[in-house]
Amino acid sequence: MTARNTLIAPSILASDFSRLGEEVETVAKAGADWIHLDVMDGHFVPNITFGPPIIKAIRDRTDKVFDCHLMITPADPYLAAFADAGCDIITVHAEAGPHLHRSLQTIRNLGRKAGVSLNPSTPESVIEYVLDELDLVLLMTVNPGFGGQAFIPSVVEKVRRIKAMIGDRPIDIEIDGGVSPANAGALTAAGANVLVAGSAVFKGEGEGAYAKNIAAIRDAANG
Ligand SMILES: O=C(CO)[C@H](O)[C@H](O)COP(=O)(O)O
Repeated sequence: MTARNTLIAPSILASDFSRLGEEVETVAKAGADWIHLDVMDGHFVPNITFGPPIIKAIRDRTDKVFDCHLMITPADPYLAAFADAGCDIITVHAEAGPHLHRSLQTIRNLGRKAGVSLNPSTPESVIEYVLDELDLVLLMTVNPGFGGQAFIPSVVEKVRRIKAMIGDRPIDIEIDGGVSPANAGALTAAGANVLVAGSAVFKGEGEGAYAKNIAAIRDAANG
């Protein structure tokens, strides 16, 4: 069996927002590989979170990769602001439109890595003609908008299909929604190499608890 080296990206959506900077530092020290930032607009998804000023305010709390998941439409008018705020990876939704190829090119032209996210019901065929513009595919295993939802297992088959579709291209496959030690192994066996986790990481008190939670997901993923 090939050794896996899964990256864990805690979603700060599940953190204590009243101590956001501290939470980012704590989870980084606890072993997070990336920091996942869920940006919601109350339009593309039925919830509102935060935008570039908040991301900028926490950017100097860690040098970990800032992995920004935009659940907003339109996204294009805001891409430069998210790049300026310090996001290293910027992911837009295929369903958010209107011109996915243009959005991905814009992100790369800003010097950032470009990702596309697919909702659970969106078929993998939507990325067939943008594979060469992509650094990351983010597959939602819940309907986007809220943390703490139940994992949708039918997406595991989509992970397998996307892994086959991308072939040798250096494209990360990231999973988001209801990720826990119970499903991490199946996801990485299917081809995922980055796992986002919110409620499975931000539980218990502080660095020790978060480190234990991250290690449990990582062990299950790499097992
Ligand atoms: O994008 C998201 C919701 O739209 C969150 O990142 C995701 O749900 C993670 O939270 P949890 O691990 O608690 O499911």
